[in-house]
Amino acid sequence: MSSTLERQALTLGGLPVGEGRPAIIATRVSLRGRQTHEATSALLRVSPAAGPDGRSAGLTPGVTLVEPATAADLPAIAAHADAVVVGAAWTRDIPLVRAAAGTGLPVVVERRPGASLEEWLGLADYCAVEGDGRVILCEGGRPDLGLVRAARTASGRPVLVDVTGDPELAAAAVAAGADGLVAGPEGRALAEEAVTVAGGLLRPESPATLPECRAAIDRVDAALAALLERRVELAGTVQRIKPVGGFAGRDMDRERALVARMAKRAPSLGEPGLAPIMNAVIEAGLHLAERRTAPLTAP
Ligand SMILES: O=C(O)C(=O)C[C@]1(C(=O)O)C=C[C@@H](O)C=C1
Repeated sequence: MSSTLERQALTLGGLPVGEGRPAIIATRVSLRGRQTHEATSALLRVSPAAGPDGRSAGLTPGVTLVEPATAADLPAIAAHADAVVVGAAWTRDIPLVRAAAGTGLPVVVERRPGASLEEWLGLADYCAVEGDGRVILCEGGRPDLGLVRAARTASGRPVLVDVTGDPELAAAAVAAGADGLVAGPEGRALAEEAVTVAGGLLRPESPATLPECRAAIDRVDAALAALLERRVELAGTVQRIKPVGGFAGRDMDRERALVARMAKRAPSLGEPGLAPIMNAVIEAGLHLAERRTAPLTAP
């Protein structure tokens, strides 16, 4: 098992993986099940319309991971993909694993269903030795998010979670510490939302530059906005339930108590800092509730 505990970040097609914000991987292409090598070439063909960077026209823009069917696919993958995938279905095909690791690309090592942490990390170490050391782990299928955490801690290698089969798991994967999500084109919007909102809420960041700081603030604000939206809806429901709702039924003891509770989670602001913020939030909710219940006036 790996004993490398230092965090190892790397880049996939220019996208940093393993530091800060979780990366979103657009596409995992599998060449398994294709009938002929010609089909493989067609998929990975560089068309005359491809950009100056020579990206393959057959692949979705963005970072692309490609799983070979056979060793014959590897030259085309090495030419056009951002990383080669050692697929969960054939992690015990050592000659193919070795050839994939030798392409010179970063290697994405998937966990065989049922494989132990030791087996998974052992295969990753093998790929690192057979390749140039750039190895990323990937948990997919019905992902075991506890194992994702354990793999990150024990190996120091970045860990992706493939949520293509269940994009609703994206937020849970971000919460579990995934360094990236493989989402597929259909799951991309959910993955972006998870990285922004769940990331803003649960993943502390240490940005160093002004743009990085602002991007991190944008994620925190996204989480705040989602919570404010939920809060005004709940406060609106309370106004309908209370015998006297709205500004007329204002309960200052309740407001002071909630500010005091919040101050335990926001000690830097404390009660003096939080009180005016929560007063504004509460009043915005009350105004909205009154607007929503106001009878329509004739034009
Ligand atoms: O808890 C209530 O009684 C509410 O009406 C909700 C709420 C709030 O938004 O949290 C709003 C007004 C009250 O003064 C106290 C709290």
